[in-house]
Amino acid sequence: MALKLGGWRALESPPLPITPKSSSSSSSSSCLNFRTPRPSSVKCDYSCFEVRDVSYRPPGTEMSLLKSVNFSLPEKSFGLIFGRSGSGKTTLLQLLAGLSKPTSGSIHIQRYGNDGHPNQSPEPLTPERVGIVFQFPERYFMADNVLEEVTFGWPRQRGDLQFKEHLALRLQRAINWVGLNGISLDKDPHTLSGGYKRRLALAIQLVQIPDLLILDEPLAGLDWKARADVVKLLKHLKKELTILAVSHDLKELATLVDQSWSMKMGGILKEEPLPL
Ligand SMILES: Nc1ncnc2c1ncn2[C@@H]1O[C@H](COP(=O)(O)OP(=O)(O)OP(=O)(O)O)[C@@H](O)[C@H]1O
Repeated sequence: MALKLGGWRALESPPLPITPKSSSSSSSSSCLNFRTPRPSSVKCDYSCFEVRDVSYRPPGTEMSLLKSVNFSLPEKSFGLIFGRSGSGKTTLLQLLAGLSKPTSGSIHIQRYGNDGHPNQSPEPLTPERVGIVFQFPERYFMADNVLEEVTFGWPRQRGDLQFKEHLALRLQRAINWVGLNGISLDKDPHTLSGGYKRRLALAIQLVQIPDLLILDEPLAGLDWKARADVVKLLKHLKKELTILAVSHDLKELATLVDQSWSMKMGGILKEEPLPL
């Protein structure tokens, strides 16, 4: 089906090239942290998402849920946080997505130059730069069809044609990116298979091309086929995006993971290999 948004037609194909906001080249390498030198094989500028000494105590409580959390995630890499239920993983993701504010510490993007040193001031990681897919995202679907689900929350005021075309192109790209292009945009999202619901939830976040894509338990509740499907899709997305996931499904995600951390009870994060 051709995309129709507010009565105007968008392009049908071919898929658009993906151009992430960050222009530097890939580094599946590591910028582990300020103190760790970059491997000599990496010759170009690169960025890292950096969390420095972040602690969090919910307002009105005395208990710290996160204690001096530190980590760095290089762009276009896949980071995985694992740990016991109730240790604070989701709380950390919420801070990264800007849904709550750290009690102390900072979360920012740092660019590094050829010499491995910061080459500009760190930029705050604002919520607009982050896409988050919550656990069981399909439970929050609101619309009667796929198109409305993806465009839900878009500005409704009458923009000029150029602006609408811009949005339509982004929509088309997101749909293609997650492999939803074979699905009618008229379809009720609630009737999609489990795997396709996850694709849709990802497409909603990808319209904005987030600098950081956060996934809370991306495989939870899916059957084996849908799980394999989502892993394959994430492998594809990883080529263009920086992804941070929280999951208990370590074996299935292991082939994607560049860096991993364990969240200990009490909100203490440690870099650790996956316990496979
Ligand atoms: N606003 C809040 N006030 C007080 N305690 C909270 C608040 N939000 C979360 N908690 C508690 O903080 C702890 C960490 O919760 P969080 O959801 O981050 O854990 P988690 O590691 O993601 O767990 P799971 O794997 O089960 O999702 C839990 O004990 C939770 O009950």
